[in-house]
Amino acid sequence: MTDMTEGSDVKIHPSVDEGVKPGREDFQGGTLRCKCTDRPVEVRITAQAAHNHVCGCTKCWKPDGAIFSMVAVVPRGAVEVVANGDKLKVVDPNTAIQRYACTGCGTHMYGRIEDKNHPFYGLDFIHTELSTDEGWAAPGFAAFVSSVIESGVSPDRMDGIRARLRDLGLEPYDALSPPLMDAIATHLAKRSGKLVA
Ligand SMILES: N[C@@H](CCC(=O)N[C@@H](CS)C(=O)NCC(=O)O)C(=O)O
Ligand SMILES: [Zn+2]
Ligand SMILES: [Zn+2]
Repeated sequence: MTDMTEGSDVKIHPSVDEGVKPGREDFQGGTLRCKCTDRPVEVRITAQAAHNHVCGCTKCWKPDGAIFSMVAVVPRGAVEVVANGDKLKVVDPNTAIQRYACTGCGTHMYGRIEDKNHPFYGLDFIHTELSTDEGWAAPGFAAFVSSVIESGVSPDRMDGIRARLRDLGLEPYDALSPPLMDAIATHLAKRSGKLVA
């Protein structure tokens, strides 16, 4: 039998573990800051975030102890490194999303897609929890949930993790959400000519 105590004992990510806080309609962005006490990297975002979600994949940056990342997108034109950008380095140049991390503390500050044919080209990936500004769009679903096993989470815990995600209103998917998967497939079908562009 599962009771409420057991459910909320499952830790997902510090930004959602106490409940998902709604964003503000009129919010226009804020500044992301890495964890360094000396010369922190700062990235100014001049837009509200879209498609915020928690991600269980092994590539996305997670705060200490969290099994999920929380990640959203903004137009790449809305992202500007405003302090200590010399500390940034791409984590893995072979991934579609080039994740710029601070070499001091390891925090990923933004992820960028350089392939113009990629369905998400033009969007940068950010972690809004790195900002103290209030009003960022709330996460709306959970992506790549099964992938947490690849980080060492026991498969026995998956029922509890999916139940907790549902309690939080973060519907779990093992890839992206259906609307985003449809958007990717549409982009690919238009490129291949199966659908009229
Ligand atoms: N099971 C893999 C999934 C990795 C994956 O495909 N991540 C998604 C969600 S962030 C993605 O779009 N990755 C593209 C990239 O990392 O460039 C893992 O956990 O490493
Ligand atoms: Zn840092
Ligand atoms: Zn991810």
